[in-house]
Amino acid sequence: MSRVLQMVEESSYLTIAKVAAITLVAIPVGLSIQRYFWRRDLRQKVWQRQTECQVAFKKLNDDLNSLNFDQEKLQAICDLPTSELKEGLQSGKYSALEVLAAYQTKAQNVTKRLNCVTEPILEAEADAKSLDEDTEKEGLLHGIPVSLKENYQLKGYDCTMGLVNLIGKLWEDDAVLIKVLKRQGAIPFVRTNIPQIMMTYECSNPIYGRTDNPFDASRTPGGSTGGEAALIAAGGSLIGFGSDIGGSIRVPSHFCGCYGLKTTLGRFSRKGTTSLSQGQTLVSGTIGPMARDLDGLVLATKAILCDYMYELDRSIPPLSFRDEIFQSKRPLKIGYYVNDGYLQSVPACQRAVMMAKTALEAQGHTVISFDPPDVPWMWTELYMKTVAGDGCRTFLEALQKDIPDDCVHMLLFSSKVPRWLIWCLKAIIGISTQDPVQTQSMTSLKGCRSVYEWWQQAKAVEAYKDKFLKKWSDLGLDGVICPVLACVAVPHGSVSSLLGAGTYSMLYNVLNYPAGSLPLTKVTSEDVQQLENYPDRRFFEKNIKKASEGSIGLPVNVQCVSLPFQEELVLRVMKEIETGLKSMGDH
Ligand SMILES: CCCCCCCC/C=C\CCCCCCCC(=O)NCC(=O)O
Repeated sequence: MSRVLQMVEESSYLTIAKVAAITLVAIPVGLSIQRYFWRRDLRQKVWQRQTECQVAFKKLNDDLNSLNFDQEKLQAICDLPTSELKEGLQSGKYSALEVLAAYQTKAQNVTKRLNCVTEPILEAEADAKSLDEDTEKEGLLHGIPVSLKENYQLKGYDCTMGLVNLIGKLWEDDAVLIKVLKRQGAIPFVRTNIPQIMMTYECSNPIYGRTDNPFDASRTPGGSTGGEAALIAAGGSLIGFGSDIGGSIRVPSHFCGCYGLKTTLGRFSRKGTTSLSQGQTLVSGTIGPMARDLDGLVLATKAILCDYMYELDRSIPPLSFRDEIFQSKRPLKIGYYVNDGYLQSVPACQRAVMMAKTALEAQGHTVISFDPPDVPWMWTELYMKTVAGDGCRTFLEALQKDIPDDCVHMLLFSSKVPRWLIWCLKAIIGISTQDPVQTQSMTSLKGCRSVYEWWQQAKAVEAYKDKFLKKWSDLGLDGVICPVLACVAVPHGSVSSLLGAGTYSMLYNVLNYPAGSLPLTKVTSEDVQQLENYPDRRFFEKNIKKASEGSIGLPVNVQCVSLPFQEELVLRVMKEIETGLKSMGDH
């Protein structure tokens, strides 16, 4: 009897063991199969999207061939500065259709080299034809083709922000800004590439791939409005639009040598632009124009600030473009700095600021030294902790069932590390990076833990704004000039090890000040030689120094800043610098 019982007991142990073993194998196998299928679905979605884009490009090409325009004339149109093209369109010297064909052809050629356009907007041809029938030609942008960052909602198109799951979610209406552009006679003609989730200075995603810098294909054009900057700088567009929550208009403009303007939150309507940060209202993303020349940047700003925008979005204060500020001859007092107290900018960026200073002085303005307060603290405790306020949950959720791009891997990893582990890692990493600010930024990625903490965060941001404004006002400043970033365009894949270089831009997102990015010079061999004296003790410094090797010939911009809602003053400072340089024979 006991033998029988023993056998039953043994067999039930065996059964349990078998079930346990099968479960242990089945669960991971099941999960792997599930994972295999959803990844296969995602890849299929990507493949379908890429095929659709190829078909659209092919259709565009066929349409262009059938129009049979003279190629030399088209190239000559693309070489015109904004003011001449505008005049030519207004006087009827050029038709909207031939200007469109010129830019469609050019953009197609540019994107073959740089992969900066995600897809053409095929409705553009009909828009151009109807503009050519219009005898009034009243719009400020009559017949000018404009390019749009992929996150601008356009009727019948999706905004993926590089997320495969958002492919095919088509918008039923245009963004307010697009409606205004069309009312002003502009023709949206291409959409441009972005980095996945738009939270880095790289420009790549698993749907549309990676965009290269027009000056050096081994480098990034910057992000997140990288496709725009590359296209404009390579001559494929005259005016475009981007968005900026940490430098995404100014940094790509600087990396590619074009013009950009981050506006004050509330100056342009953001209705109809897509972003994962919309629920985060402390350091808000804003939008703005980018252009090949300063006239284009001014024209685009004027065109948007019109009654029609205020009609479409009643939440925007009706503050039209104030020409009296832009054209004023009043002497200005401008502050400048080349070192923000965290990371010194590289010699080329310093030289550009000093060139701007000399140019302003030549124009009769006063330029004095200005030290922005507490920048390292502002970066980790205000900027990072706010933009990652929910502990990156929104970003992580969006990426969770998607294909993460290489450009988000580092941020993805850092934001997944639990808080307790960060404390341990901080000690180890702190020793190796020699930079407590950098290690603190990892904690900041954990965001705020409670509504109480979020309220404290809001208070801290307001207090910092007051402190900064007091310093500015005590000096009686009209504006500030400084680097856009601590370095120039960096190699692909290196951004996450250089993030601290972004404090120069991120500061003005925390403050919500309008800021322009003005191309001034190119890196010289002397600039590179002087890198010998650039510090290299800390992790970011080492990486900035390394990324700056071989940077001769890359563009260098200067950042021009003014107080909230003073976009006209920012543009005036940019104009004064350009005029000053021209008068000195330097531009
Ligand atoms: C992958 C999940 C982690 C996401 C981490 C989010 C928080 C990152 C904190 C700092 C990095 C900031 C880099 C800023 C780059 C410029 C972003 C920008 O201006 N985007 C424009 C826009 O969103 O419209």
